[in-house]
Amino acid sequence: MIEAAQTLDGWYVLHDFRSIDWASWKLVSEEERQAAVEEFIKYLEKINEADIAKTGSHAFYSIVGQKADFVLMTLRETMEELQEIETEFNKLAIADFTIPSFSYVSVVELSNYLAGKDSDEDPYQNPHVRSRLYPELPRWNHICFYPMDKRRQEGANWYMLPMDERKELMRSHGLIGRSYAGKVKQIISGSVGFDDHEWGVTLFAEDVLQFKKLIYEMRFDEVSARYAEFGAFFVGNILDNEKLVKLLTV
Ligand code: VOV
Repeated sequence: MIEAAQTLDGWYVLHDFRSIDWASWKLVSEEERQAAVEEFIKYLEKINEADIAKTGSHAFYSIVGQKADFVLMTLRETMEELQEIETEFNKLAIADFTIPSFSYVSVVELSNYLAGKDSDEDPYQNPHVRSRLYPELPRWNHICFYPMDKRRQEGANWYMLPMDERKELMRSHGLIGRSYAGKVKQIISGSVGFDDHEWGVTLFAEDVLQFKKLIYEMRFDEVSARYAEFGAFFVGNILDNEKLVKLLTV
């Protein structure tokens, strides 16, 4: 039997993409708009309390193009907390002027392809592993998100490859990735059984062009060239309170 990769699983992740219903937002009175924005900012400040307490993390970005206007990515210890965050948003006044455009549910995942030799140490106690499973999301200028699968077709079935071959292929993937250290930070979250694709790929960069360079380079690497399939791509710019107010000013 083909050996499955072992995974370490960290915080649960919700990517919640919303579009603004500009036509109805423009009809709202100035005071009502201001109150809705203030309430939205308070909600975001509450979300940030988990970042401060290190019981979760979040990223808030505008999205360029027509697929959405913004994304709130939240990481929490439980799936229940993610749902609370989603429901709480839906109860805000601003939610009446947004349209859900896409969402993605997953869990931060590390596989054992490049893990060192087996040891008795509990990986969940290893500080380096913990920093990757329970990451503090960077406040970098740009985000890029897309879901992906590994192919299961004749002649290119990732799930029929022996473990050793997959390890070798992942080694090359890891080497390309590492050459972007400091330029692109990746969060890979597994979504088998949770959502429509197998992984969510979330990338952060200060220079947006680094996404294109990294993803293009990986297209030529066998793991991606032969075995990867991709869903929709989203790219965006960081939002802080000031930028959010500007975005919602009409
Ligand atoms: C930004 C750089 C970067 C770096 C350093 C990096 C490294 C690594 C390592 C070392 C490992 C394996 C161990 C682990 O950590 O799990 C992975 C794992 C994975 N990756 Fe990766 N990846 C990067 C970046 C990176 C990108 C840009 C993509 C999208 C692919 C593309 O073509 O668009 C990707 C995908 C994945 C996936 C889907 C997995 C899980 C595969 C599985 O079958 O389980 N990844 N990745």
